[in-house]
Amino acid sequence: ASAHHLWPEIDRVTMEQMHYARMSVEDSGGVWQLFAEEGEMKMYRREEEVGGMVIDPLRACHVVKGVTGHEVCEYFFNPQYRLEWEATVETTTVLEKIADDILLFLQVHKRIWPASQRDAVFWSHMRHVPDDKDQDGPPIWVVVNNSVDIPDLPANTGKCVRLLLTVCLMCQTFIDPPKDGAKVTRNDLTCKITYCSVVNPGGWAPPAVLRAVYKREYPKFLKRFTNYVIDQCQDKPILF
Ligand SMILES: CCCCCc1ccc(-c2ccc(S(=O)(=O)CCO)cc2)cc1/C=C\c1ccccn1
Repeated sequence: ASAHHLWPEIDRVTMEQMHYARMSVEDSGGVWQLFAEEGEMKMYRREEEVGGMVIDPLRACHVVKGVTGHEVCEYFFNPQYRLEWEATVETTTVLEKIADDILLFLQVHKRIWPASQRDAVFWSHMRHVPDDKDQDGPPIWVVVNNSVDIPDLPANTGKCVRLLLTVCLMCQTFIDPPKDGAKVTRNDLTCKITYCSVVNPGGWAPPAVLRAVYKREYPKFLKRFTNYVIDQCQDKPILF
């Protein structure tokens, strides 16, 4: 992958996003506005507009029992599962396999009335790094999705408006050591998920419509995804 012309950007953005996601876990105060809360899932946003367009940064924190961060990232990254949990995507295509853990996607999202349909072209990179708060514990797993311009697929030529996104799914895994050296089971696993996203919807969409879409869709999206992972993993061996 290091030979690919996108590698320097992929490496830089991935590390930046991971740092941003980890910092945001600490700063529970500040300008984040809690807009949805369901059980362990808390969703925050900041109201920001650029050129009259809503690009509200979003941050979600969720705690899920019974799965590892590696499993959560695998189901988020791997295109073969995408349409099983992503209800807003009409088609997803892998344009290029840059490496085993770096894919280039074209995604067409379902049209959300009254706005026009969106598509997105982005690289997706899955990576794990040691948890510097617990060096000999499980590593931190992350998937970063970041829009990229590719000449072969110029924006806004077809029916779709090209949306721009930067998304980071970061997972920390915690294992409660079972008594007297017993085997770790799924009951001993806790996964702390931080999902950060900044989406520029591309062409203009009414701010009220966009904010309503995000308020409705994002909680559904994260709940549906995490429930899917729990369901897929429950009778499979643990992937640490
Ligand atoms: C008027 C509509 C404008 C477009 C709305 C929109 C923007 C962004 C995105 C989106 C959401 C998650 C990702 S991802 O996390 O990278 C996973 C890969 O699919 C990428 C894109 C979708 C949607 C459309 C609906 C919508 C809005 C929230 C949540 C879910 N769907």
